[in-house]
Amino acid sequence: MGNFPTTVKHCLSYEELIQDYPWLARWLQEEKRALTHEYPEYVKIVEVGPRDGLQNEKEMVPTGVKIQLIDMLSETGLPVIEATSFVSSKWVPQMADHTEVLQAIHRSSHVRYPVLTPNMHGFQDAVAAGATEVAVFGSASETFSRKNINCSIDESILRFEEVICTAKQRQIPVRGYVSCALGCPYEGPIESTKVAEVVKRLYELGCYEVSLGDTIGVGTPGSMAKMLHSVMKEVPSSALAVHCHDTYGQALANILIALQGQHVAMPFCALYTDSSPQDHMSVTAVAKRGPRCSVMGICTVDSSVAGLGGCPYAQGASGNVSTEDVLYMLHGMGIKTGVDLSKVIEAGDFICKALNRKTNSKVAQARGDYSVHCRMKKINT
Ligand SMILES: CC(C)(COP(=O)([O-])OP(=O)([O-])OC[C@H]1O[C@@H](n2cnc3c(N)ncnc32)[C@H](O)[C@@H]1OP(=O)([O-])[O-])[C@@H](O)C(=O)NCCC(=O)NCCSC(=O)C[C@@](C)(O)CC(=O)[O-]
Repeated sequence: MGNFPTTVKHCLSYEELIQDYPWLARWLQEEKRALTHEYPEYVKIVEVGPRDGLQNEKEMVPTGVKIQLIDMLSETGLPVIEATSFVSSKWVPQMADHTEVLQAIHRSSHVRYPVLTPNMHGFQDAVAAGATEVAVFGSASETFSRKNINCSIDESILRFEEVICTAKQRQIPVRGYVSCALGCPYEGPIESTKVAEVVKRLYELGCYEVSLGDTIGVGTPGSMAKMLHSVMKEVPSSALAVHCHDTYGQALANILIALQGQHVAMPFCALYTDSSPQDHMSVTAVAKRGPRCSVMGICTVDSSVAGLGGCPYAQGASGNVSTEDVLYMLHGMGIKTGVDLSKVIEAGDFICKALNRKTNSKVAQARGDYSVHCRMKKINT
């Protein structure tokens, strides 16, 4: 940065910048680089509401309500709906009706319905009930692993290995989860290298995709970026998903960071009014070196209708990011999902009425206010 002159030009828009600095426009074109981040054209939404959203409900949700919720979600264009989990009913009573749910839903040929299976017992029950895709769930935190699935990380990997090998023989795809990727309710911050290690182990065992769980929603765009950098040294972004809870209101920002593709760090602060060709060279060098350069480009996002959710073994964790809010953001950015937002809002409305609670989705709340506002306007005009 030694050559840079000292006067900083503030608040330039992109258009002003390329007008003032024609070399910059040329450079961007030549190098096929953009001033903005790149985002995927399509994002796959994995709807986890019927499982993650409902597993923590204190009152038993009637099986018929769960089935109707999944059936409504199946009509929305969602490609994946996590239907239930085959865990011990002593541990998670809310999921005790897994077999009835899985057998009664109307499966759409366009939708996949994975179920959670922590061990061979769960896997066998799931397959007997007609599961065609399963998910194993581990943790980057030793304590959380013991609290959640009653075994150490190493023991869990041995259990998953058995599940994954058997699933492979039956051509059943297996998804993986790594909880506490951005913090643990018992241990606090978790080293991103530890997260990367567990993700790598699941991926190498044969999980086609590993979802990174911010189980208690403590992550920020900064910690998300740091963790993803570590993980992506081991596993390609195409095999990763993000699973954000919204406890601290950071979920959408964290998702956005995960989706960002090639980002050329244009050093706006390093563009100076009396810029000379030498400065140009230095600016280019800085941009090429890319001190803030990131390549995430993840294109799978887990979310929950109406923002329902929480983990029974993560006290204080609030719901998952709501599917409605994620869709609104993605569609607003021109990113395709194939999902009909209005239909998801309807499904959210249905489950919120059944649970006698207000939606956690800002978009659903705003839509409600908006339609009331429109109706009122009609009445008043
Ligand atoms: C994993 C276990 C089953 C181990 O449970 P355990 O007690 O250690 O198991 P065990 O092998 O010692 O067996 C004890 C009893 O459980 C039975 N058993 C054994 N396995 C099963 C099974 N699969 N289904 C039904 N029953 C089972 C087994 O047959 C035996 O029955 P008994 O002889 O006493 O009558 C237990 O700890 C458990 O069910 N934990 C619940 C975990 C859970 O569902 N957590 C919430 C989901 S994870 C999550 O939400 C995070 C995530 C994925 O969303 C991502 C994120 O946000 O980070």
